[in-house]
Amino acid sequence: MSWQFILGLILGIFGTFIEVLIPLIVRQFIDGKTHISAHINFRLVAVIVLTIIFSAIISAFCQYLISVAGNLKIAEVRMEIEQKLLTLPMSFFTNQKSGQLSSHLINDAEVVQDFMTSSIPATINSLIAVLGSFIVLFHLDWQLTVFIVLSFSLIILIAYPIGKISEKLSLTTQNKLSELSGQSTENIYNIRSIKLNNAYRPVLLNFKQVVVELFKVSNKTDRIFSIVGPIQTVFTLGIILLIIIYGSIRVQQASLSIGTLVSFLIYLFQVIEPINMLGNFYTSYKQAKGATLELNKILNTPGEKSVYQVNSQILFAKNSCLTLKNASFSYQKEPVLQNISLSFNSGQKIAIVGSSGAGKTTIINLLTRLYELNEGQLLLNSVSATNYDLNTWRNLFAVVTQENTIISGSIYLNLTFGLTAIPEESDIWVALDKANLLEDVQKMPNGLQTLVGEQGIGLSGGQRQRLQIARAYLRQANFLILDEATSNLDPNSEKIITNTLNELLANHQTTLIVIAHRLSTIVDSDKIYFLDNHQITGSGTHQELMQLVPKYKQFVNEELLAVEK
Ligand SMILES: Nc1ncnc2c1ncn2[C@@H]1O[C@H](COP(=O)(O)OP(=O)(O)OP(=O)(O)O)[C@@H](O)[C@H]1O
Repeated sequence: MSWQFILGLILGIFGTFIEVLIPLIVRQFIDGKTHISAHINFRLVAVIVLTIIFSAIISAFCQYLISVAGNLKIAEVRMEIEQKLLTLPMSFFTNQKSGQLSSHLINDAEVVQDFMTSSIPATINSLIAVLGSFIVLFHLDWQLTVFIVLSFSLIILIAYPIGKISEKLSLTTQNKLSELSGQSTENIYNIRSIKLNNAYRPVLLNFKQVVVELFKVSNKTDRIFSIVGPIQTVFTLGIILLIIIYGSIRVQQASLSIGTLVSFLIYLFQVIEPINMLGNFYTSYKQAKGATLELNKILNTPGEKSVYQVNSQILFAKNSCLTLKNASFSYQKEPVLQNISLSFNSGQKIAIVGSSGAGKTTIINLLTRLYELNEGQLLLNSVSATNYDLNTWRNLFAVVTQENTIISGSIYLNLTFGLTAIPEESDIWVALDKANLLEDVQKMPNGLQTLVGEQGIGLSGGQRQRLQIARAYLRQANFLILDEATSNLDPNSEKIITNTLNELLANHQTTLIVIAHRLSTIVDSDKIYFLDNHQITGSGTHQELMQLVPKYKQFVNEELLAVEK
């Protein structure tokens, strides 16, 4: 609990205490005038007015402080969710739409914010006001007070079922909202494909379906709340009428003074709003609970297993060896890799080949610990990878994938993405040169600060690949992984990048792990692993495999050479 919340609460109690005093002063004003003198007591009027102003100022401060506390809390919650999202395992994201996730982050959190900054402070203040008022009322006339308490308890009869319905509706609303946001994000992301495939109509129809569902849920919610409001008002007015009748009878019987009846009615008007607030709290609570169900699911999903034993330093020697030993893995039920063993010695170029869907990228996912092995071991110099924390482990690798990993922002931002030590500008230009991107960037209007658009939309396919290669070069990692990373390159760029990679290998700076569908890219590898039917069915140089593994020979002739042609 923050200091703003505690101070707000104290001020709230104090303000309510003053508010509770007002009807008592009014009572003294009326009864005093009736019995003692016919003159208006202006001093008492001044006290009443000042007390009202003072209590309003305190209530404003209290409201502000509690809202600040709520805002702080919600900022914390938003950070907590984002942090959680970024550390969730890759498997979590397979079945999620990014837009849906961000909708939960924004819309669900907004419901919580509303609950914390409006419902909770209002309820606390209401509780204090109602309790304080009833203590005084009880002191003034206990029979009338018991009558009021019993009447208002009936509000629970309305609040309980409404709360239950609200929880369900709120959950549905948030889910529909996230679906809408998911579809909208996906449509923007796929705009090029939608246009090229003329898929405008079916995409719009899908979107309309969710819009209509959301419209129906919103209407249902509004229908319920538009009925509840008037019922509450009629109910409250009925109670006030009964109290006035009962009070008037008591005044006629001289068992109640007019001043006491007036102060009773003032108290009543003062507590009607808070009592309704207390009734609504249950509804708001249920709403917030429904809205945050998905958010809680995210927060309760276990994050990546970061570390088993703290060992944050990896001492990487020149003759290091990265090994996958008897490894098996499946994303779902179907096995993708079965009992495979591979080793990657430093300073070597090692290729992984196999037909499409054979599991080559999956091996990269396992080496970089994006996914954990189902069986077997991942070792660096015979020490299990799980002995190192994830950040340290992933710093071993620079990966250029077949996917587009360009982020919106400048060329500079893309090149330094994730680097802890910001490189010298001269190093950045060297990296661009090594990736054959130097001239392209020099020609750009703002050089390194040129904005590339979302996913590098302002760059050509080859430029995007070269930018990713330059980024990987700057990381100076021990393992450089190129997963179909040169497929979009023109022969000149490929030649320059091949020279760069050979330089790195000659200096023993880097181990190169290559996945490619072009024979020329892998033919000079120190070792090639041939992946077939979930297993490694051959390993060695290209010549060795051509002689010893007939299926590899067939694969080279039918697939690799075909791509080359
Ligand atoms: N995130 C995932 N969830 C479920 N299944 C997956 C996932 N990623 C890949 N797969 C499946 O795992 C198998 C191996 O995929 P992988 O991407 O490793 O193949 P690949 O050899 O790299 O193929 P390509 O040469 O076409 O890139 C495929 O059958 C694929 O459908």
